[in-house]
Amino acid sequence: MPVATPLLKICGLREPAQATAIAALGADAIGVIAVPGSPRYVPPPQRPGLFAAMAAGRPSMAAGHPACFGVLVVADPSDDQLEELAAGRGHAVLQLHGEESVERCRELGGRLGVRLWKALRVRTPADLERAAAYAGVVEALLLDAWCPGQLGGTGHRIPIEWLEDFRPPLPWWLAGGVGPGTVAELLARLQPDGLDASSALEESPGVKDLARVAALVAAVRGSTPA
Ligand SMILES: O=C(O)c1ccccc1NCC(=O)[C@H](O)[C@H](O)COP(=O)(O)O
Repeated sequence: MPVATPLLKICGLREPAQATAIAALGADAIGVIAVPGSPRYVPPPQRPGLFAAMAAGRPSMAAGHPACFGVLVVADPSDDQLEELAAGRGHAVLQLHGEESVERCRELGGRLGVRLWKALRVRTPADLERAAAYAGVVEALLLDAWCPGQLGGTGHRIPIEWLEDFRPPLPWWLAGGVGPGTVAELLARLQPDGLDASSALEESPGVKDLARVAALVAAVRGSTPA
C-alpha cells in the first residue's frame, strides 16, 4: 500500500514576512508559541497578524494545496487565559504542550471550540502508553522529545527505534530535531501523519532560514527544492 505523504508544520515563527513566505513555500501549518519564557514567545496582540500573514501566503487551494493553517502552542493554560486561546483569533488548532490530563483536554475542547492537539514529551518508551487515552478527546497527538527544563524547541530527538511499532488510535505528528538532514531516515522508518520542525531550520530562535525550510518541504514531498 502506498505510504501517504505526511503534513508539515513549521513551528516557532515570530515574523509576519516569514509566515507569508513559509506558507507560500508549501508548509501545511505554522506554529506560534504562546508559552512565556520561550525565546520564540509571541505576545497576544501580535498573534492574529502572524496568522493573517500566513493566510496571505497561501490562500485556499493555491497551487493545488489546501490552505496553510495556524497552530497556537500553549502549556497548561489557566482559566483566565482561555479568552485569548479561543476560536476567532486566527489559529485553527491549539497545541497543548504541558502536562494537560485527558480530563483537562476534554474540558478545554468543550470550552474553546477549537481543534486540539496534545503534545506528549517522551522520556522513556513507557510514555508512549499514555497516547491511546487521548483518542476521541483531541484531534491528534504530537510526540516531542523530553528535555530537562525545556518544554520544546530543543532539537532533541526521540530515539527512532522507540517509535517503529507506535500505532496510536488517532493521528500523530512527530516533532523533535526534525530537519532536512534527518527527515529521510525518519520517513524511511516511521509513518507519522505529520512532521513538526523548528530549531533545525533556524538562524536564531524564531527566525527561520528559508532555504532550509524549502529543503525540508522538498525532502518531505520527495522532490528537489524549487
Ligand atoms: O519552540 C519552543 O520554544 C517551545 C517552547 C515551549 C513549548 C513548546 C515549544 N515548541 C513546540 C513545538 O511544537 C516545537 O516545534 C517542537 O518542540 C520541536 O522543536 P525542535 O526540536 O526544535 O524541532
